[in-house]
Amino acid sequence: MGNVITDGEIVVSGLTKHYKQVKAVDGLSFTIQPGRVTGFLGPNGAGKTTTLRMILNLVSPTAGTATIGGSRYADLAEPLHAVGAVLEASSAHKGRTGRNHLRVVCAAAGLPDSRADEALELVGLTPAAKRKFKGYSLGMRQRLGIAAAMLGDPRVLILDEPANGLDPEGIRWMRDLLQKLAGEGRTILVSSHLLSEMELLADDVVIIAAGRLVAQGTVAEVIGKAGTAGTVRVRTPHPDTLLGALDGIGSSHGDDGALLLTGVTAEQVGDAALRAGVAIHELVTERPDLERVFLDLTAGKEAIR
Ligand SMILES: Nc1ncnc2c1ncn2[C@@H]1O[C@H](COP(=O)(O)OP(=O)(O)OP(=O)(O)O)[C@@H](O)[C@H]1O
Repeated sequence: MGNVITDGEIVVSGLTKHYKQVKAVDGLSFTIQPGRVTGFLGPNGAGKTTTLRMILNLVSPTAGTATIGGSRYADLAEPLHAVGAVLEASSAHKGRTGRNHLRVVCAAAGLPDSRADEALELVGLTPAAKRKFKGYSLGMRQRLGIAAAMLGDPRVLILDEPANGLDPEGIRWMRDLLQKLAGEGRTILVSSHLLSEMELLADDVVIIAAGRLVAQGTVAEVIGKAGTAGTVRVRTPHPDTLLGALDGIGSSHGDDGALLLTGVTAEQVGDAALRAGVAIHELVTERPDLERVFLDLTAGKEAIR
């Protein structure tokens, strides 16, 4: 008897995959919560796809385990209802319509035909249901892939690089869909090396580099923990006087001549300016974005392999 999952928590514990030449994944542990969109981030070759394939029992680990709702994928009683996944850009028979493609998948999986139309509706492809796959744009192909993954109404949805090739409107659409599915209590795990997109799409992030965990938490936590201090941007007609009043503070000049200060808060800069009698024309704290944090975190970790 297989196990029916009652919640969709994904637990990865000590997961390891060594190939002859490379430790693709190396003692990786993290937990993915239901009801949230989690971004799985890492530079090219970090081991994201290998990890997702191990979670889905498509690659066998050298060591460690991955479970979904407490069970290994291989032990799930109803894997189609437990987990939906899109690992590569979706492909279908070129001459087949989107709807027929989904119906073929339904038939193979023992699902009713009606699921095909429901899944098309979910991803906004109803108007293109009767068009042939060869005429689908990349964005429509991504949508069809997600529709196929959702046919079994799974608790967990795993998408490898789903935002690849989407335009800004497509990414907004993807965000809305993933947030909706997470709002229904599903677990959504989305890999990417495109961090600016993940900052839009994800509630939580797991960052890996060279097969190892680098950071995990909410987007805000990861930015905070990274210790990438914010930069204070200030413009004044008397920069030297201000710097003199801010003894020992790191500074550089921005493109437009503004001072960029690190290791100091905007309040401290304002107070120092008042004490020194220096006029301030602009004073802004620039929050580091996920992209910056990611580059700092993964730097020097053999990021590109
Ligand atoms: N079947 C395999 N045999 C040997 N090496 C492999 C195999 N699969 C992956 N690798 C290597 O393992 C490392 C991790 O690859 P993986 O595809 O998991 O990374 P990734 O983070 O998904 O990268 P990308 O964003 O480029 O897809 C890479 O160095 C890759 O070359």
